[in-house]
Amino acid sequence: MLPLNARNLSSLPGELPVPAYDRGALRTGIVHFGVGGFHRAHEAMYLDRLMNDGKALDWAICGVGVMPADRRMRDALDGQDGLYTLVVKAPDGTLEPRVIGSIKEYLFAPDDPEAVIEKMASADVRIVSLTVTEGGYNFNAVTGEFVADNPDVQHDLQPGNPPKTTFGLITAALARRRERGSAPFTIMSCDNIQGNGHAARRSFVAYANLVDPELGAWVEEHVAFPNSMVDRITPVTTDDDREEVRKRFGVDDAWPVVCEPFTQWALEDAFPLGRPPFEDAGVQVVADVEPYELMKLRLLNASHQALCYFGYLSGFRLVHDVTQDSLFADFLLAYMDREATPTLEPVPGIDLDEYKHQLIDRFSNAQVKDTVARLCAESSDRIPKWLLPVIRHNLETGGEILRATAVVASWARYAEGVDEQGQKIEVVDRLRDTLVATAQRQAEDPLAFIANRDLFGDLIDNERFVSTYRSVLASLHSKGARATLEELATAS
Ligand SMILES: NC(=O)c1ccc[n+]([C@@H]2O[C@H](COP(=O)([O-])OP(=O)(O)OC[C@H]3O[C@@H](n4cnc5c(N)ncnc54)[C@H](O)[C@@H]3O)[C@@H](O)[C@H]2O)c1
Ligand SMILES: O=P(O)(O)OC[C@@H](O)[C@@H](O)[C@H](O)[C@H](O)CO
Repeated sequence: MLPLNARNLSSLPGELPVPAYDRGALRTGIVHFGVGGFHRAHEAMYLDRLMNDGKALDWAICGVGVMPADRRMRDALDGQDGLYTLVVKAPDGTLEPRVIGSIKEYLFAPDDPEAVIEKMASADVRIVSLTVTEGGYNFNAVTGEFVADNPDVQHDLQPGNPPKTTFGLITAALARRRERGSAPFTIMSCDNIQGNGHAARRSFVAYANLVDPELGAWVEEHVAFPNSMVDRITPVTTDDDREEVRKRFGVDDAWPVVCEPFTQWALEDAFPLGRPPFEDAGVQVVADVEPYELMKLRLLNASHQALCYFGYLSGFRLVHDVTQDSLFADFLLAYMDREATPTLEPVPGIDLDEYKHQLIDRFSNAQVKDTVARLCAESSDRIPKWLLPVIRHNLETGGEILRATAVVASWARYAEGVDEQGQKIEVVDRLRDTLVATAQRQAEDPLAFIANRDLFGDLIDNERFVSTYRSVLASLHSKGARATLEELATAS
């Protein structure tokens, strides 16, 4: 068994392609925060593609982790000289593996924040990219306002404290570049947030204003925040994935990544200091990303939420098992056709009908083994951003809201923390305690869960929404998830 590292690259089996470029000659041009599964299946993969064509050799990645749990990623990547195996899994069982080499270095911020700041202040770095999850932007889901009283933000704002948040670290580097008279890097969000560039701009400008209003004005005026739509289903790596890489390729990889064959990236071209020639690797560089974003968030991501709570409560644990059941696939298609699609603009070059059926096929890929639990996690960061805008739009236009509202009710039922067999549900959410406590009160007060205005805004004041919500929640309690879906299937 060969440990994966730079020394062993030339000894790996031929069926496992390795970087064809000289990694020693790469220069770091991108600092990336949030090196998880997705970044390694997506941006790092696109750069590796370019590098294999002899391009983007001065755009290697320096990964950064800010969360305590990222120590594991630092150890894994350091032990492997930044290399890892990406295994693309087609529904027919075909595997396409590749060792990715575009991550040149990794810094664990809690150990040495100064090294992270200085790396970003260096002239070679022209892009700082982010996959720090929806919650990582620290704004109120309803008002969009930056949450200044977040204790970590407050820590970073105290003069003299070494920064520990993405905001503190990146803003310190921007301030340093400004002092040195060098132009700022571009901040490229790759998270699933509508207008992710706009959202990043709002949060970073708000934070910089709290540090120093002049710095805030400079960030607002000079830093570019391109919007993007990113897509590739990437589940959490399991021990079985590690074992498969060992068995199939004879390689010991501490943290491989598994993903589906589909990949898409629509990116706004706003990079004052330049960018890699992403279009040569299949990225769609477009003038307006919004139609792509709305399509993806309201069809794909909101459908993920539409299947996960109903799916979990019906006893499923793997995503493909849910969507291979026609009751669920039909529910998703009905939500997409009748509620989400009417809120979308036409998307250049995309046939929406084909896109929606392709989504069901992608969800049904049994090789990827995406888990329902991954989709149920951190719902309070997802439902308000992906699903509630569909409900609000349809309430305003007189459109249908039954299925999207049923998804909210299914979340409320799931958040009670006990399933239909009386077994405990492990609710994973930064607002877990509040969510579970309010959900557990809904037997006496059916509106308790949606009374949280930080998540649901004024939806509780809307009669049509409330009466629909009440009746689906009552059905979930009296008949269960599957029977409720069966009833929804016959709704006209
Ligand atoms: N997994 C997918 O299928 C997928 C597809 C498209 C987009 N994305 C986007 O990528 C994000 C990450 O997904 P992933 O699958 O890589 O998850 P992951 O759990 O593997 O990695 C998440 C990374 O973000 C970091 N992070 C979390 N909260 C943070 C915070 N507050 N500040 C700074 N860093 C923080 C974590 O420490 C970790 O390094 C998603 O939330 C989504 O926005 C994921
Ligand atoms: O990763 P999140 O938290 O943005 O959302 C969960 C999933 O919906 C998401 O990861 C999808 O798999 C992904 O967006 C597909 O491109």
